[in-house]
Amino acid sequence: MIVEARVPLKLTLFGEHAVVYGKPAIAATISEFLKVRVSPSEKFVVVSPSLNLKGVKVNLDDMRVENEQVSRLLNYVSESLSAVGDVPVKIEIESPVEPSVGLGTSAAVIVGTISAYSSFLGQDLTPMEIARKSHEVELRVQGIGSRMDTYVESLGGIILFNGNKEERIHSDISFVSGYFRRSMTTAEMLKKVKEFKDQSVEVFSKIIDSIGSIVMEAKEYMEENKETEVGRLMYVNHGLLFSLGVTVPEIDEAVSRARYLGIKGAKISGGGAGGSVIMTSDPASGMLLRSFGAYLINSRFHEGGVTVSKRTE
Ligand SMILES: Nc1ncnc2c1ncn2[C@@H]1O[C@H](COP(=O)(O)OP(=O)(O)O)[C@@H](O)[C@H]1O
Ligand SMILES: C[C@@](O)(CCOP(=O)(O)O)CC(=O)O
Ligand SMILES: [Mg+2]
Repeated sequence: MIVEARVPLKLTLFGEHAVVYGKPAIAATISEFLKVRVSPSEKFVVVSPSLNLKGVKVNLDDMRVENEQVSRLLNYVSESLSAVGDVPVKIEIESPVEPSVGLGTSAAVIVGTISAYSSFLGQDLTPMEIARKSHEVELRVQGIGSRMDTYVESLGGIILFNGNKEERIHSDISFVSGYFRRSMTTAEMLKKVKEFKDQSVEVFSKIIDSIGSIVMEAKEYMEENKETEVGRLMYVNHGLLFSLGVTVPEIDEAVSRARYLGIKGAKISGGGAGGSVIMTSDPASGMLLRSFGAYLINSRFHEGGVTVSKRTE
């Protein structure tokens, strides 16, 4: 039997990083899917063509790869497997984007592995059970993080995370987004933001309080389809993320040019240090992103969360 989980990636519309410290955030699943296939195997084998190693250290006697990079890269997968069972299987991961691009690939690997492996073992987990288990795994691997990515990719749709509540939002506003290569992973960016907080608690609190207010205002505008107002708040949110030190010069320039060209809104999406940029739909949005070297993705909202299918070999 082969079990395949199909997980929608996500855009963070507002509130990344602040959500880690209890502030609200809005995330949405999009029409880009990471797939995780589980099949019978004598031992645990992971196949992930989109993962790449920077430099290798190989024991030529048995051609074993000997670097800690591999275990760190596969941590999300291995911790997901351990959270479900210990029956050896083959895991194949097929991603539409490179790893670590601010689109919730870390969460998708977790949600997909837990969904496919638990189903392979005959455990029928609900989307909320998958979300809870996945958040626990992402937190265990990263040491810090919110439930936003794992929950939105398990449950699907546009979701406002506010305290311990999740509220679905309906909006006809559409966005254009693309991703740039990153210099750091989200886990590393989370540690950087925590250092900022530890150094300037008061300033940090005022910044994330402002982001929290932006999110709640943006939620109303999203539901009223007031694109101009949503866009204005995107620029403000981006500016506050700049102040936290999570943006990079070329992306700040792209966002600033977007504003200059009259594009209603633009901001980074996700952990930062490069990664994804989201803009309100405008004929110039795609061209601007491409001119800065971004890889455009299908940002059309996708209503559903993770789905699982089974087939005999
Ligand atoms: N296709 C993949 N196969 C295996 N692991 C992956 C894959 N994509 C992402 N990952 C894991 O997730 C990590 C990236 O997490 P993160 O920086 O949070 O990216 P994102 O912002 O896309 O969620 C990678 O370093 C790797 O450990
Ligand atoms: C920065 C953060 O708010 C979102 C991270 O998104 P991503 O892993 O870069 O797709 C972290 C979190 O919410 O756990
Ligand atoms: Mg991530």
